[in-house]
Amino acid sequence: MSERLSAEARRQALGGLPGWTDVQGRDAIGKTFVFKDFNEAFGFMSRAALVAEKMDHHPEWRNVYKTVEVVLSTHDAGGVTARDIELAKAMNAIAKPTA
Ligand SMILES: C[C@H](O)[C@H](O)[C@H]1CNC2=NC(N)=NC(=O)C2=N1
Repeated sequence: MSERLSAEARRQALGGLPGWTDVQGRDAIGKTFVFKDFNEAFGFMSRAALVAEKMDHHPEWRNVYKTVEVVLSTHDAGGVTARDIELAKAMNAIAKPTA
């Protein structure tokens, strides 16, 4: 099982993760993704869901039209671990337009 990242490891990891920040009031990281429309937003969620299921590591998220708010935390560890960083990286890659 993953262990919570040290403050320094976490700061370093967030430095390489555009858009991700500490969530206020709890041990978690978050990002708000804004897409062109609902189709793009839900496409992102579908692809991210497949990655999450494969990792057995699942996001807390909320979708309103073209916006997807994501919060990542490792519940089993009570905080942010390498698994959250890994999923955050995958989400950034999925959200990035390839064209
Ligand atoms: C039993 C199962 O492996 C665990 O409950 C997994 C599933 N997905 C999970 N997702 C997240 N974000 N944190 C967890 O601790 C977690 N635990």
